[in-house]
Amino acid sequence: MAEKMPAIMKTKPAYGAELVEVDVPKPGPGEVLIRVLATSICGTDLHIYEWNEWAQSRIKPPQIMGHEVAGEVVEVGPGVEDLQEGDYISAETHIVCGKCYACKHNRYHVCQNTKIFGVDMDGVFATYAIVPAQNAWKNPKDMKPEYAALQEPLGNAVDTVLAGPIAGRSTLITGAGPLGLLGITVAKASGAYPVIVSEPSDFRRKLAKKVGADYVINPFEEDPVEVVMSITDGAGVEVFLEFSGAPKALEQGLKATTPGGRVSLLGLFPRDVTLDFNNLIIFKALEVHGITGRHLWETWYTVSSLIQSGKLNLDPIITHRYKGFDKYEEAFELMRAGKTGKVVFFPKE
Ligand SMILES: NC(=O)C1=CN([C@@H]2O[C@H](COP(=O)(O)OP(=O)(O)OC[C@H]3O[C@@H](n4cnc5c(N)ncnc54)[C@H](O)[C@@H]3O)[C@@H](O)[C@H]2O)C=CC1
Ligand SMILES: CC(=O)[C@H](N)C(=O)O
Ligand SMILES: [Zn+2]
Ligand SMILES: [Zn+2]
Repeated sequence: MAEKMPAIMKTKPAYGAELVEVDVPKPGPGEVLIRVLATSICGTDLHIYEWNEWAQSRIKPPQIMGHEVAGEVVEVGPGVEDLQEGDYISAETHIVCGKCYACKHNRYHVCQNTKIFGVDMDGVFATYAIVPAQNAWKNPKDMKPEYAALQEPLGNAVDTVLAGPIAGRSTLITGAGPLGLLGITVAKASGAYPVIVSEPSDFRRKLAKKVGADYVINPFEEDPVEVVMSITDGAGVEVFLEFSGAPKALEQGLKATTPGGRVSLLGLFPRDVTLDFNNLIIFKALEVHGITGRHLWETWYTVSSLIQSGKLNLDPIITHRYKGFDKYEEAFELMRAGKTGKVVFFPKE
């Protein structure tokens, strides 16, 4: 095995990142070293790249970026019993404490001491990466590495879409970024109909259609509430899934949801949001869910089975595939410009 490897590293507290050569790490107790087969860019990586306020408050450079991954175990650290060389794994990116009040109630997805790879420690945008054994998820050998790497964000989408009944339900999805696109395919695979998507970007509306959306709306040109009402004969949608983080989309989605309907919110808003709670939520008796991370490990079972069912339409969502990390700047800039779905790197030896 090589002693040095390329890695996309946040080297400085400033915009961007650098492609550097670093030592291949050694797995410590309870850890494994993986050879990275595929790794994809998350919106959080973009925030770290851009060095926004959140990143400035949380990230401590120098640090290898990235957290969505599939890889093969090449070395096992002391005390690891359940994994061996050759295992094909993905990784839950939330390292939970197992000891806090939430963990003791099996609510690991809201562990109050969560640490995240590529955020609070070195990540996976490299040829090799360390994964804590407790975070490893074994994949079936025949799962494509790019699909295996997507399981982490798919888990966010699955928890959003499947937070309540979906089969046969009219559904509005706001935001067709990478996560919204994953949400569309999960909703379609789960029998939602019609799936109506509101997204201002032409490129992403086209992708939404390719992935399976039944109707697409440009919210900057037409009123999504009026369009939803006309599609649903004035009833509004049963299910509203918010994937944009846009305050306006939240308000429109709540207006377009039928009284007694279900609302699941994944998008993160850039600021406090002001809403008419009385008329938009309380008097409509809406069921509202906040969604974060993935349920451990129930969500991973669901995601893995959905991929294996062959019912997810993931290929149109993976718009950019790069061999190696050389073109990482192009990848990040395209993603920043909203000209991508999911971007996947396949590291070279
Ligand atoms: N709760 C959680 O655990 C997690 C939340 N997130 C959040 O989920 C959201 C989606 O993630 P990505 O797809 O990566 O983000 P993204 O920023 O690529 O996608 C958001 C999409 O919303 C669209 N949009 C903007 N204004 C809109 C409007 N008024 N109506 C409808 N669509 C609108 C944008 O054009 C864009 O395509 C982000 O807010 C992200 O921070 C991401 C990961 C985990
Ligand atoms: C922080 C992240 O980006 C991560 N995908 C998550 O699910 O929390
Ligand atoms: Zn992420
Ligand atoms: Zn905990």
